[in-house]
Amino acid sequence: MKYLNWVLKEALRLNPPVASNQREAVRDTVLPRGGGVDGKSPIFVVKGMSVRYIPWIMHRRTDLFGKDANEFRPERWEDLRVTHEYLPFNAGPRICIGQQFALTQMALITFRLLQAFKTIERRDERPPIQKLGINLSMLYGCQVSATPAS
Ligand code: HEM
Repeated sequence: MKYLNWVLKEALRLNPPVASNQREAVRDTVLPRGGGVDGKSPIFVVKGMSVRYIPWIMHRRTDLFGKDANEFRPERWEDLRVTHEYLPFNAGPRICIGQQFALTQMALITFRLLQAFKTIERRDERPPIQKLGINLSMLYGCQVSATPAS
């Protein structure tokens, strides 16, 4: 169960279904970092301005997730502690209210697939290209063949 949870977290890190998001400032405010040549200075955000952030990119930052940030490595979650650098369900007052339900469903479905099939293999010669918009999808879908366990 521990490893399955790591797999789900890692899948949501590299494939965040809400890949891009944005917020509009309801008052003048200052973001503590992100400005200046080195990105370490504060940024002034005037009331009404939209700020877009892209979890797909944030989740692949080597300074936050290590040199192997682009690799699928569930074991990284053994000692990885994250806050706002990991946002598959967003954060703050409008955080996804279905987060725990979604994670439970994902765990159950993965578990049942592993029970029901002895192999699940990719069946597409084309490269697995991600289509990045507000939501993330696979450009050519996800074609697999599955062999029943018995
Ligand atoms: C892997 C599955 C899911 C992901 C990645 C996900 C992601 C998100 C994200 C990123 C937001 C914030 C949107 C924003 O404010 O910009 C959100 C909001 C929300 N999600 Fe999910 N979600 C998932 C599953 C679910 C499920 C299963 C439910 C309901 C059963 C659900 C219900 C909601 C609701 C009602 C909100 C709006 C919350 C609010 O604005 O106060 N989500 N979700």
